[in-house]
Amino acid sequence: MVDKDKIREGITLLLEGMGEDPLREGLIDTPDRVARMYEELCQGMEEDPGEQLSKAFHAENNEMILEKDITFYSICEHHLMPFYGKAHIAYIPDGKVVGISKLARTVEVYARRLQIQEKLTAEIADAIMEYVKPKGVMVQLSAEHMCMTMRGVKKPGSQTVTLVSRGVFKDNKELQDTFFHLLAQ
Ligand SMILES: Nc1nc2c(ncn2[C@@H]2O[C@H](COP(=O)(O)OP(=O)(O)OP(=O)(O)O)[C@@H](O)[C@H]2O)c(=O)[nH]1
Ligand SMILES: [Zn+2]
Repeated sequence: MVDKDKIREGITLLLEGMGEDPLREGLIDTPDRVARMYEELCQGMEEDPGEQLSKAFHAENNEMILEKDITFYSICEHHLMPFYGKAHIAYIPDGKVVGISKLARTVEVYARRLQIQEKLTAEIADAIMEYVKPKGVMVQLSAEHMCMTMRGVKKPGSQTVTLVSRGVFKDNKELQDTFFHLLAQ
């Protein structure tokens, strides 16, 4: 649970640390705005992926399903700067499927908190395995990290790509190739 009072205090200190006057007109409401912002950006911590993903329904079709180009925004836990990009999720059902929006909702649950990209990728895949129980799942994330573009090494346009495969995807090159082929279309 986000403690907005603590965030407000922290942001006031941060502004002072930056040599600013937190009481000047433009900044007077900033601690409160930032507290509300972090509450929104960390909303995923309050949410249960099982609530979304347990609404699975029976399906005869056990072929691969791919939901691609799911835009996400997350916050890097090292610098508290955004990283954002696209998530692509494929799974092979085992008698049941979920509404396609639930895949994007699962991305939101795990992106809306302090993260690193590798953990975000694995958490999405593991939640789908746990709640939908498909034969396999594959998740790829491509993202730009503002801590690498706006500061530090300053490499705008660089993309970090992470990939997690579970179940039948794990050691089946043909299935993995189908995933990459569909992504390229
Ligand atoms: N593996 C991984 N690293 C990340 C992610 N987001 C940020 N980082 C990296 O976290 C590292 C933190 O490195 P530190 O040396 O502790 O911090 P720093 O001195 O600010 O590092 P620089 O960014 O190189 O200036 C940096 O290399 C970041 O690029 C992520 O999602 N996954
Ligand atoms: Zn970072």
